[in-house]
Amino acid sequence: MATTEDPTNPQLPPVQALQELPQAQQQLQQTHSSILPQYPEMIMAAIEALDDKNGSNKSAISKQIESTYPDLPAAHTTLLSHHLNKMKQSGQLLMVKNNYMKPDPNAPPKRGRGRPPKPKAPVPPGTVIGPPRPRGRPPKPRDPFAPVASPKKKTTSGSGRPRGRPPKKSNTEAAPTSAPAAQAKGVKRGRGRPPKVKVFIQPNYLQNFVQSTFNALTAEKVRGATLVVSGDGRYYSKPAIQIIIKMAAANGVRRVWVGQNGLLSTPAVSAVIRERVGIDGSKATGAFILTASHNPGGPHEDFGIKYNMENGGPAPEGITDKIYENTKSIKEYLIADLPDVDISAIGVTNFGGPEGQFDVEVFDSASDFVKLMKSIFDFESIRKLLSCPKFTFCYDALHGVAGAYAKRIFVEELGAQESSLLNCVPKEDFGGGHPDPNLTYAKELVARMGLSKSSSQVEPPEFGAAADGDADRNMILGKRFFVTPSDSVAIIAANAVEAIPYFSAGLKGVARSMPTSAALDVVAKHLNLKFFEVPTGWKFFGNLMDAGLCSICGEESFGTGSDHIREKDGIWAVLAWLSILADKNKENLNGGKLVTVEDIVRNHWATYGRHYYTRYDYENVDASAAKELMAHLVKLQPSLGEVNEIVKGIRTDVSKVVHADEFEYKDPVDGSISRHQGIRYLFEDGSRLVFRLSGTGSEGATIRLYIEQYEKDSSKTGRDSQEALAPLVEVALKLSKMQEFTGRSAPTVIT
Ligand SMILES: O=P(O)(O)OC[C@H]1O[C@H](O)[C@H](O)[C@@H](O)[C@@H]1O
Repeated sequence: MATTEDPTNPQLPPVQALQELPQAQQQLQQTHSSILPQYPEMIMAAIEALDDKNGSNKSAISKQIESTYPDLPAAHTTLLSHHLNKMKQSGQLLMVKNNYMKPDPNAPPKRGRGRPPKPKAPVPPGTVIGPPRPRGRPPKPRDPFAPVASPKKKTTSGSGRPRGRPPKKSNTEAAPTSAPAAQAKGVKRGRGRPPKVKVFIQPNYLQNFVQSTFNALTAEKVRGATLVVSGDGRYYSKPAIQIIIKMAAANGVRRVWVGQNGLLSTPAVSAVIRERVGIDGSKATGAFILTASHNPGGPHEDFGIKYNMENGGPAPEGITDKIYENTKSIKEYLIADLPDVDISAIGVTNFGGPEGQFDVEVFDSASDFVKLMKSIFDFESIRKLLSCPKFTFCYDALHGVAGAYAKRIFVEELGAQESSLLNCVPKEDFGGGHPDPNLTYAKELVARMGLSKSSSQVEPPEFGAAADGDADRNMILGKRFFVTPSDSVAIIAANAVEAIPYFSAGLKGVARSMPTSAALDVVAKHLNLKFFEVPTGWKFFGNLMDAGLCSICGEESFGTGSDHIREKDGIWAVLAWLSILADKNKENLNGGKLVTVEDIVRNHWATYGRHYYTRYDYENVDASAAKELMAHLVKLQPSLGEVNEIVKGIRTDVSKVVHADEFEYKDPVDGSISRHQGIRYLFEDGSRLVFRLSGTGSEGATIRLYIEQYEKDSSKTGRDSQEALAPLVEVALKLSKMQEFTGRSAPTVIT
């Protein structure tokens, strides 16, 4: 299957309108420079208005400015401190006992030349003071795209992981500087294939998005906050992390947490936000995740950035809308002139600045996630399964970030052989491959599992799985057997209470995206569980989970997860399957035949019936042709009589269409309504045809056609799915006039 995208990637404004950094940006200006006076002017006016003969302290000046100008930038306090400092240094202001005042014009001239000596400012307890700022012209902002120094290896204790509190690194002063991000015309926000690296590295492109994000957040989510910055390790992540760190410092963030080498999977970021407590008791309020999901990486490939909120899930539409609006009008961003941080070594780097401390903590990328997984699954029973010689296992990380977790979890914690790991060294270009876990791109695994023509004679492993670049997707395989993602989530839900300790008290509810097959619905009905059908996109599950309505959810697009975090979780899905296998095999690990992946799936079909399922993708179709096809299908919908006449004219052996609509979703938690989420034709026997335009296709439009047929008779659940679905496929193609509209006689990809 050839999908493209990362839908959670906000698209950024075109860069041609953005300016280069000026050579020496000396004056810090506020974002709303066109509306507000300059800071020095506002400060002088505030001191005058306060009119205190002993001068006024920073907080009084700040309040005075806030009461005069309601529309101050989010970085107001940083900007104020910076300018007060500068004005003090230049002699424009005097500081006496923490109070700022104008110098007395009648005071006798100072002896000697140059600027007056600095009065000593009291330092708050615990502040780490950096080296004195050098005299003269302030330093030039660094080249934001300068290559990062090659990482120095740090010696660690024998275990490979350093113990105890991470060491402190050097102290350096953090002085915010700013640079203009000239008027930029925004482009369509939202889902879509992320831009190429070459777009991202254009001057100010990344900075525009990052500052627009800071400006879209409420002040308490930025000022004094802890933020996570990391990603799937793709090309350009390292320079991007350095830029974001410096911008975070200038925007008043208190500390930044970075996974070692900048690596954190998307699910691990979610776990870190929700679970990690810093050495000083701090919790993160959000994260910049650098990834383009399952799209290729490298200098000529894709890059992406997304923001997650303090619940660990993707930013909601309200925030992404604001970010988008900001990217259109942003004129300036804040960046501190700090040295690069060595993100290869675990430890804390302290920077003292005008605002106090700013820290960057580099931490082990896997430990928080491993801890969370151990609290969910019974590692001991999985360990027994993996150490049973009859049970063979293979995991393919496709050179994505999952490799960093696979080694720790499957090998170190669960005792799998090192040789069971394929492509588990994260690479900036994913080894030149397409890190998308499906039958098309996970070639090596598919061959090893005996599912391709190039499979060798060697007996395939019992269980195989793969992940995408940022490790939130998964593909589950048995020996010569493919588990559809729709079946996978249904099977996990059906077995969770018995096999996974986290769910032992029962499931709160289950949910799937609309085009995902109804296999999960049948399980929900059987087990009397709350059930939700949401539009495509993981964010729709987040609300349900936050409200305690849903425990397990999944999508046909290789995403499965639970309420342990607010992202889909590729490694979690594998551990869920291993738990089910361990549970089903607990009596026969020492003798007898193993219950296989295929057995589990076939037994499931025998109990609940089978949803034959396939997806046809028509990629890079002319966008207007795709729209016309969709409009044609919508136009047909009101007259079911006419639809059924057409259907019967095509095939007499399919059942009757009983309902046709465009899927619309009312979020039961916040009441928001999402319309036009796909065209559905529902048949009397439970079959479905769904037509959707991909929100993530690369060029032109991608039409996705989902075809599903329910078979309850257990004697008929073993057929080949393409063969079983052939009549419905014919109806779908002719009813939609696929060839007429698109000129295509066959889909690009069949899953
Ligand atoms: O079908 P598309 O619009 O291309 O998107 C399919 C998928 O894209 C991403 O992986 C999202 O995280 C999923 O939630 C979504 O199901």
